[in-house]
Amino acid sequence: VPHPTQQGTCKKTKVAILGGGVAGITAAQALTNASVHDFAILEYRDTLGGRAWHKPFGKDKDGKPYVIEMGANWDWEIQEERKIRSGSWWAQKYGLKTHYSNYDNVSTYNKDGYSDYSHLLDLYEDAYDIASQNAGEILTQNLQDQNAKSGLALAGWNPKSTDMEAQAVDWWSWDFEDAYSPLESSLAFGCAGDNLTSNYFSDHDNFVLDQRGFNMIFKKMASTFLRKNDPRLHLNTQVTNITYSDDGVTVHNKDGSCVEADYAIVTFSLGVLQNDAVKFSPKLPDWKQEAIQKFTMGTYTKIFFQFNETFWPSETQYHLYADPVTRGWYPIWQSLSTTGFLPESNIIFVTVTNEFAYRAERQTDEETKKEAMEVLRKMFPEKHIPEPTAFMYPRWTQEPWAYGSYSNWPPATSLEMHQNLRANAGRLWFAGEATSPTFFGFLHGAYFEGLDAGRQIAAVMQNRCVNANSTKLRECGPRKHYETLHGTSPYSDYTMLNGWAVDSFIDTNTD
Ligand SMILES: Cc1cc2nc3c(=O)[nH]c(=O)nc-3n(C[C@H](O)[C@H](O)[C@H](O)COP(=O)(O)OP(=O)(O)OC[C@H]3O[C@@H](n4cnc5c(N)ncnc54)[C@H](O)[C@@H]3O)c2cc1C
Repeated sequence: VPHPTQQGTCKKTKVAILGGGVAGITAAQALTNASVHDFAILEYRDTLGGRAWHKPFGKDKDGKPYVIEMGANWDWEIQEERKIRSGSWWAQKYGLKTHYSNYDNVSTYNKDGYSDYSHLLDLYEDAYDIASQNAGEILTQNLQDQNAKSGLALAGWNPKSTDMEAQAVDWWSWDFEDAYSPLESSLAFGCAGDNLTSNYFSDHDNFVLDQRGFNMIFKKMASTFLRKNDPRLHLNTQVTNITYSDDGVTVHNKDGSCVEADYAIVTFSLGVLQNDAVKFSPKLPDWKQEAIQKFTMGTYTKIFFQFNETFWPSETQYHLYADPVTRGWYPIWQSLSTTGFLPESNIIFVTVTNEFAYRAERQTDEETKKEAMEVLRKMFPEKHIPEPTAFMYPRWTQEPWAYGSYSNWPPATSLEMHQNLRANAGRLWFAGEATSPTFFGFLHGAYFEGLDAGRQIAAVMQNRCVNANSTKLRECGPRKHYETLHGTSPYSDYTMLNGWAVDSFIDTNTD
C-alpha cells in the first residue's frame, strides 16, 4: 500500500489508473504496449474485474457451490473475418466456458399460466427495424432525437398501457438490455448502440458459465504485464480525494496512503461519479458535471433460486411473464438447468430492472422471495412448487464501488455532450463503459475505452499522435470538450475525436 513516507510525500508514478475493472486493466495493457511501465493501479476491492463479479451459490450433487455471475454475463461473439481482440477472442484464448443464448427460445406466460402471445415478438421486431432506420437518419442528418417509445410508436409498435402481454414484450425487447424503458431511452443512440454491437461483433451472444468466474479472463490479461505481487497493483485501496491540475494529479486513499502522478485515468462507474463518492479538487468543471448527471445509470438485478427439482420445462431458455397489473413485475425467468448451461443444477433466475430492482433492494430477501414465488406459482399452476433450497440477489445500487449496474443514454443528449463525459480535465482522464459512445453499457465498451485512454496518454507523454495517418482515427494531444452545448452534433463529429471508432451505417454483419 502506497503510504506516505515520514516526510509526508506520496508514492510517485507516471500514470495512476483508478479502478481495476476491465477499463483499468486494458489501460494498463496499452501503457505497457507503449513502453510506459511506470504506472499504479488503485482498486477498491480485493480482486480485479470490477463489475465482472461472481459469487458462490447453492450446491451441486457433491455439495460444492456453483459460481454465479452477479454482473456481466453475456459475451458477444466476434465476426470471424475481423481480428479485433474482444468477444469470443477472449473465449477462445482463455477457454472461457459459455453457451449460446437463444432469444428465440422463449415461452410466454400470464397470470393463468402458459399463454402463447409470441406473435407480438414478431410485431415488435418489424417495428424495431423501421425505427432503427429512422434512428440512423436522425444521427447522420443531425435531426432532433426522440425517445425510443415515440420512435417505436411511429414505426408501428405502440402497446396500450392496459395490454399487459404487449407490455411484457416491450419490456423484454427493450428494458431487458438497457435496464431503462423505451420512454427513458434515446432512440438515436439506443438503436445505434444496439446495432453497432451486433454489426461490429455479431448477433450471437453467449452466456458465461465458467466456474472460474468471468473475471478470470481479465485477471489472465493482467497477468501478461503484472508480475506476482507486483508493487504497481494496490488492491483494497479506496480512493477518496483527487486533486488535479494541468501539471499532475494527487490521489488520496481512505487508508491514508497517497499517490502522485503525472496523469490519472478515472475508470469508476458513472454511478460512483454521480454519487460524489470521490471528491475532486478543484470541483470538476461545469461541462463535466453536467455530462455526469445527464447520462443515466441503470440497475439490473438477477434474483437466483435453486430448487430440489427442475419443475419448469428445462429445454426452454427464457420464460416471459406478463403480470396483469404491473409492467416489469418479475418478468423474465432464465433457466440454468438446461442442456449446455448448468444442467441438473435446478437453478432458475429472474431479472428485474430499475424501479423493481430498487424495490427489491429495499425489501428483505424474504419479502422478495415471497413475491417472486407467487409469480412462479402463477406461471406453473399445475405444478407443486417447493420452497427454494438457495436464494440470493445482489444490491447493485448499494455497492459503494459501483452504485448501479451500467449506463444508458436518455433522450435529448448528443455526441458532443457525451464527449464531455470522455474528455480529460487537465491531467485527469476518464475511461469505462460509460465513456464509450458506441458500446456503452457493455464490457467491450470498457475494454476499448481503457485501451484508448492508455494509448492516448502514452502518445501525449511521447509527443506523438495515435493513428497519425488516419483522418477518422487520428488522436493528437488531450481530448476535445465542448464548453457550450447546442444540442447538436454534425455527422462530421462522428470520428475518434469524439470516441466514435466504427461506422454504424456499414452493415458488416454477414449473418
Ligand atoms: C448486473 C450487470 C449485468 C451486466 N451484463 C452485461 C453483459 O451481459 N454483457 C456485457 O458486455 N456487459 C454487461 N454488464 C456491464 C459490464 O459489467 C460493464 O460494462 C463493465 O464491467 C464495466 O467495466 P469498467 O472497467 O468500465 O467499470 P468497473 O467494472 O466498474 O471498474 C471500475 C473499478 O473501479 C473500482 N472503484 C470504484 N470506486 C473506487 C474507489 N473509490 N477507489 C478505488 N477503486 C474504485 C471498482 O471496484 C471497479 O473495480 C453488466 C453489468 C452489470 C452490473
